[in-house]
Amino acid sequence: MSFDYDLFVIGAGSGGVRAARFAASYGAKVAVAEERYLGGTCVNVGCVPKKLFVYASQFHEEFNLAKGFGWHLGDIGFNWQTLVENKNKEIARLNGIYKKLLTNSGVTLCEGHAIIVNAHTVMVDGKSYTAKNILIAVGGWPQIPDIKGREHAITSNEAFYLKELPKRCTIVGGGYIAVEFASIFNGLGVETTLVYRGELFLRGFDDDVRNHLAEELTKKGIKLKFNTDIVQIDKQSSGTLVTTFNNSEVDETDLVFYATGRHPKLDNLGLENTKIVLNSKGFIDVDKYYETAEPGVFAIGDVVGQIQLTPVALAQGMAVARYLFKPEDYRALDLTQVATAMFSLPNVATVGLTEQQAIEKGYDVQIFDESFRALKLTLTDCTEKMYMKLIVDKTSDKVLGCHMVGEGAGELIQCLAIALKAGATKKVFDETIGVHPTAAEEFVTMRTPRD
Ligand SMILES: Cc1cc2nc3c(=O)[nH]c(=O)nc-3n(C[C@H](O)[C@H](O)[C@H](O)COP(=O)(O)OP(=O)(O)OC[C@H]3O[C@@H](n4cnc5c(N)ncnc54)[C@H](O)[C@@H]3O)c2cc1C
Ligand SMILES: NC(=O)c1ccc[n+]([C@@H]2O[C@H](COP(=O)([O-])OP(=O)(O)OC[C@H]3O[C@@H](n4cnc5c(N)ncnc54)[C@H](O)[C@@H]3O)[C@@H](O)[C@H]2O)c1
Repeated sequence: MSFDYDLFVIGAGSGGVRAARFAASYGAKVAVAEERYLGGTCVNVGCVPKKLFVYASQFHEEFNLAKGFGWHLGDIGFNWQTLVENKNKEIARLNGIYKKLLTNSGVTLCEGHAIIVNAHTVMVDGKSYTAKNILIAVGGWPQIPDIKGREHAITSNEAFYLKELPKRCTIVGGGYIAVEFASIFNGLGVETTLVYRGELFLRGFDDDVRNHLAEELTKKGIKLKFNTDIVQIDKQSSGTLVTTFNNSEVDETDLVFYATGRHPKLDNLGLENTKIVLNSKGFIDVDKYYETAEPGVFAIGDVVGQIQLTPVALAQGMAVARYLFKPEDYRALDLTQVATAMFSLPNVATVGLTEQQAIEKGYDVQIFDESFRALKLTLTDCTEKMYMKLIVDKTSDKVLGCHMVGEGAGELIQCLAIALKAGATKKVFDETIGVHPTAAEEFVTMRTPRD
């Protein structure tokens, strides 16, 4: 049977573009459908604009620190509209680059919403295309819980395009987006409250890291309200928002921002025309080759809900392209020891197991940790402390996990991830000569385990 394409990819985000380009480079005939924006979440309303906003929010603190080093600053001011306009220009430039990347690799771009008609047919805006294989890379979409007044709240999608910076902001959630945006808004001078329904935010991160970050964010003026949830939002005639909490407390704010997770974007995708099954969390179920229950239909990225990070979607995209079109180069993906960073101020970065996970897995753990004031702060009145922690298996001496809270943690963790992937022991860390004076050298100079 002949088909229009060897591979039809739905979604030109991180995973979809990578899979399409790799497949085309292996000689496959490839098409990609995209309904909204080239580059997907990461480029348009995720990693990239978020990091630009993080940079913007850091300057305020840097200006204050500069005084200790003899700098006198004149009037400082911040213009939100300039930041958003410049960010939009950069995103438009990246959209253009993504288009070129696809077309230069020989991939056909179909702009519009794709619906799967059957295991070998996709319809985009009324036009049908046949394909030997289909790859679903449609990503996710933010969700707001079903509370009264939810229509007055925004999500990260809208946060990148706010017309004005609010004076006060209440962020709901205890994950990456909530914590990153709390830092962004706080850094830009917004009175920021973070509301989280659990005991302590960042579930799944190391407990010492969670506690350390909570202390540092509080020192920076972010109001943390744990064990709290909003039950109702009322908009006042003045435009302000009144939030009622589950403990009956009431607060007033200018913006309510929900960062309560993302669900897979499956609406009107035509999954009912296939044998595809969803797992208990609503993500597409795939086997180890990312093939769904419908033979020839694959799924990668946020829509399979394994680890919702861009580099993971990229790696999955490459794995599928190799599996289908260059099997001799195929190697199974190893999603253990994936490093991750949260670009809060200060950053949190982590690779490997937390102390709690290592204990649960039955390791006899040794903990090395240190909390200290960075050299950069010694001429200033900033009391921020860095935190570094190593989890070591006493029996094999292998380093099981590295965790850090502090400036540059997001940059530093990548190299520690290589060490862990290579199976480094604590002895290897100890025998590595430090780089002085840096904060990073602490990772190779922690000698005495915690009691
Ligand atoms: C605010 C925020 C910050 C983030 N920061 C980071 C970070 O710092 N580091 C990191 O690693 N990850 C970060 N992430 C996560 C990262 O963006 C995602 O993991 C990644 O984009 C997932 O890639 P994907 O290919 O699965 O989907 P996406 O990038 O979401 O791409 C899916 C594409 O499919 C299109 N689409 C959907 N349905 C259809 C259809 N039926 N027809 C046609 N097209 C369709 C969408 O329009 C979209 O362009 C962040 C996410 C958010 C929301
Ligand atoms: N720096 C990064 O790498 C980065 C940054 C942003 C996002 N991301 C990715 O995007 C994903 C989505 O981010 P996110 O922060 O939206 O999700 P998340 O899953 O990290 O956090 C969601 C938070 O919302 C809470 N929550 C869920 N339902 C709720 C409800 N009904 N009421 C109150 N709270 C509720 C959860 O307890 C959790 O704390 C992340 O899991 C991450 O993989 C990564």
